[in-house]
Amino acid sequence: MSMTPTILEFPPTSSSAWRASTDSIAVSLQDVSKIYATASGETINALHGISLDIRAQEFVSVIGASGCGKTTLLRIIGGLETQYNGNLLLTGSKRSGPNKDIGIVFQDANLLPWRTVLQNVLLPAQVLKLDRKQAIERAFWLLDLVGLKGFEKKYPFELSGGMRQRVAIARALIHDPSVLLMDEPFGALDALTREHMNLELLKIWHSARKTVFMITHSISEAVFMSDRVIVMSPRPGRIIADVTIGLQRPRNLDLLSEAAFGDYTRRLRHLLDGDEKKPEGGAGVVLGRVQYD
Ligand SMILES: Nc1ncnc2c1ncn2[C@@H]1O[C@H](COP(=O)(O)OP(=O)(O)OP(=O)(O)O)[C@@H](O)[C@H]1O
Repeated sequence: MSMTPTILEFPPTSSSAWRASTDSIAVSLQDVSKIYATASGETINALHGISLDIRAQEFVSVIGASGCGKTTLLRIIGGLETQYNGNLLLTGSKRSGPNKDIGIVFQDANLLPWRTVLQNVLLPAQVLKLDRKQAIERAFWLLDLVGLKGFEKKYPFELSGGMRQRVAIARALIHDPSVLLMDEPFGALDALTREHMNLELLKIWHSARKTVFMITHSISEAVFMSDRVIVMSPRPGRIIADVTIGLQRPRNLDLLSEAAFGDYTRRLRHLLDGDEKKPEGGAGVVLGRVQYD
């Protein structure tokens, strides 16, 4: 089987005002592989030969079967996993270990129950010893941005799941990182709240101008949110496709019923299922230029 990922490029249709990504590379993974050694002496080949460039301010999602190494990849980018082969470059410099220029949101908001919303958001600023007055100002701005103005003094138990996750997003952005990593951030939410959070996150992404790398199990969420969707093979995780999503921005929920949206989700599902066929008679049959290996 070819190791080169399928590249699908579609004509860019984004309006210039919403074209967030720049030409500079924010995150570069070069031939990254990861083998876990378990306590029983068994080895687990989690990732193999991952090479990926993410442009500054780009929104990139990754999809793949359970256990294919998505979280491992995110942990490597986030500096939480330092034992791996290959290179990680963040804004051009080789990195290993925790990085202040990254914010991470996990599936569970993990708020400290004894701290208020404001105090939770301020936690990384305290750990990083940032100027308190500026951090408080920024926390208020972020809580406004995530739609939680007026909730500063509430405690986590007084919030819904979606609100708690919005606090987690504000907390991840308090130190103004340029890269936001999200591991199934809305996986625990009901479908309606999830759609709402998708819209909120797009607004936040646009206002805060971050590079976003998001893991999701939802193909439609990946298409709706992203500039590109990375498709991974089952373990050991490899990149099998890198699909540019050329849908107009700004995006709203009407997009979900558009034909082009359905075409993307169908194609990604086929790639995940491994039944993407090479078109007979050359490339370019669906939605513009399509290049197959
Ligand atoms: N600390 C660890 N020690 C040993 N094996 C691990 C460790 N962490 C992950 N693995 C294994 O590595 C593989 C990839 O795990 P990972 O969590 O990255 O996958 P994933 O794609 O994020 O899965 P999911 O979609 O279910 O969250 C899995 O087989 C998992 O069991």
